[in-house]
Amino acid sequence: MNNHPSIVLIIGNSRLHWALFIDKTLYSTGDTFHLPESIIQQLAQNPTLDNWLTAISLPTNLSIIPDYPIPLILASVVPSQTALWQIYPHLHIITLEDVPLQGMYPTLGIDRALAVWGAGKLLGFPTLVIDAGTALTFTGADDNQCLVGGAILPGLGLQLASLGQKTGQLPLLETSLMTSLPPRFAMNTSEAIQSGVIYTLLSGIKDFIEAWWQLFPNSQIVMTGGDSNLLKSYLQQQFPDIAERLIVDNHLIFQGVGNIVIS
Ligand SMILES: Nc1ncnc2c1ncn2[C@@H]1O[C@H](COP(=O)(O)OP(=O)(O)O)[C@@H](O)[C@H]1O
Ligand SMILES: CC(C)(COP(=O)(O)O)[C@@H](O)C(=O)NCCC(=O)O
Ligand SMILES: [K+]
Repeated sequence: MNNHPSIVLIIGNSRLHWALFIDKTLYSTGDTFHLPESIIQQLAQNPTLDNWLTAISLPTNLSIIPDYPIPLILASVVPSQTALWQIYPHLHIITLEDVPLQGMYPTLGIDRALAVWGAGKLLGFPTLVIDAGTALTFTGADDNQCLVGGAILPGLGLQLASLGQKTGQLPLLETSLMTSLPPRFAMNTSEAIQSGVIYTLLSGIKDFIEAWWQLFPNSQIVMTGGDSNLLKSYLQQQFPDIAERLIVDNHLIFQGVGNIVIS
């Protein structure tokens, strides 16, 4: 094969994560919100690269845009969203069976399996992935490329949203407005929420990392997901020794896909 494009779509609970592959090479990436059904129908009826690039605004400077139907490779942790794409004519849905990781349990999220596989292939096993998305997940694999397990908790945005939405007096804070660490003992509501959420999250992340290093002292640790840059910068301020050994890679899951599915 040469110069054959495919679109990869990872459906998360907040956003869609896109990649354009040319053969096995990751060519460009982007994120969008969940798309309206009308756009999905248009793409299904006219699945050319030109249409794809317009619909999801992926950057390219390809000299030749092929006009044949483009395969869509999809991995999703949102079944209602997966259902919308079933009408696409050249669809490959990635399942756990496509991931060569050993010892997976049947309900493991495909995003976690792909990310930890991608991390191991890119940086070596053992490896621990911290995915700071809607949920924040830890997913580890050992030297035998076998799942060790992990943990799931509400992510930064979800913690803030739950306080904003499930209380009578607390404002809904946006992560996009956060930059530096808040005062630990805060004297206003916004900073008090930030302090509570951020310092407990950072301590929790540190504790999981240290527990992982007790098991696998030389393991790489990779952080990915929408809040990874923000959390890395907070960790640099709060726990610089830990942050120094932490790699941020926002394309981890695509590394996993490129490695196993695209032939
Ligand atoms: N441009 C953006 N739009 C929306 N969320 C963003 C953006 N940039 C960073 N985020 C953060 O990304 C988090 C969601 O992470 P993401 O990896 O997109 O989730 P998922 O994979 O679960 O859909 C949110 O908590 C939010 O704080
Ligand atoms: C934990 C998750 C909700 C994370 O999803 P995300 O935050 O990336 O949208 C997803 O990986 C999932 O639904 N997992 C299934 C349960 C499990 O992994 O054990
Ligand atoms: K994710």
